[in-house]
Amino acid sequence: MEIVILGGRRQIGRLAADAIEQLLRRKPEAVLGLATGSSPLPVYDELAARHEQGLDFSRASAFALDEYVGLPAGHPESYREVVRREFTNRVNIAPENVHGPDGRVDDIPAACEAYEQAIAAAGGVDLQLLGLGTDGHIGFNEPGSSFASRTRIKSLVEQTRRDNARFFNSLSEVPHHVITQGLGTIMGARHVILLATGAQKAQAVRDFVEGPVAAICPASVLQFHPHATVLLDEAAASGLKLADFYRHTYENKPAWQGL
Ligand SMILES: N[C@@H]1[C@@H](O)[C@H](O)[C@@H](COP(=O)(O)O)O[C@@H]1O
Repeated sequence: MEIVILGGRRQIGRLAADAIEQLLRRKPEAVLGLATGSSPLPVYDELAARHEQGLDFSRASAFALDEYVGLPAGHPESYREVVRREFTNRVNIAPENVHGPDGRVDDIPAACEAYEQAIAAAGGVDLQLLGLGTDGHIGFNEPGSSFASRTRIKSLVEQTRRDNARFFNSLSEVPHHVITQGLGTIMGARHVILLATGAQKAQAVRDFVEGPVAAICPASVLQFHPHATVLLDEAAASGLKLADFYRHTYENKPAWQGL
C-alpha cells in the first residue's frame, strides 16, 4: 500500500484525477470503478474540469460499487442518481456504459450474479475509487464481511445509517439494506485508490493501514492488494504511527513514477 498524505481535498482530487487521466491516455477503453459518498466528489469535479479541457471518456465504461435497496426510481440519493449527477453526466462517457447494482429488482441474488458477470465481461475494473466508512467499511462491506465476498445484499450497521443520514431528511429514511460489490470483487480491480479526509476517519485509517488484517475492519483486506494507493489529508492521517515515513517515501519518489 502506498500512503500519500496531502494538504486537503483539492490536492487529493487532483492526484486521483491524474491517475485516472494517465489511465485513460494509456487505455481509452478503461473500466473505472466509481464510489459515492462525499470523499470522491473533488475527484469528479477535477475530472469534469479536465473533460472541459478535452479529456475524453467516450470509450470508457464505469461500474458503481454499491446501491441502496428499495429506494424508488429516480430518488436523488440512490447511488445510480448520485453517480450520474456528480460525475457521468458531466463527462462524455456513454450512458449505456455506466453500470450500477439495481436495488429495485425482485430477484436480488440473480441481479448480483449478473452484475459480477458484467464486470468480468468488461474485462474487470482498471481503477477503483474507494471511500472509507468510519467503521472501516469499503463499498458497503460492513465489519465481518468475508474477504472472499462477491456482489450481494447486506444489512447496514446503525453507525453507517447515522453517518449517511445527512444525505436524507431523517435517519428513518436511510434504507437498512444495500447491494454492494464484495471485498473479493473489489480486490479484483487492478488498481484501487482509497480516499479519506477528516478527523472522523482517523481511527478507521489507522486500523486498516497499520492494524491487523481482520474482517472486523474490512478495508484492511487492501493490505493484500498488489496496487493500492491511499490518499489522506492530515486529519485522516493523524493516527498513523509511521506518518513521517510515508511522507518521506512520497517526497522522495521519482517524478516519473505515477501512483
Ligand atoms: N457506501 C458508501 C461508501 O462507499 C463510502 O465510502 C462511505 C463514506 O462516505 P464519505 O466519503 O461521505 O465519508 O459512505 C457510504 O457508506
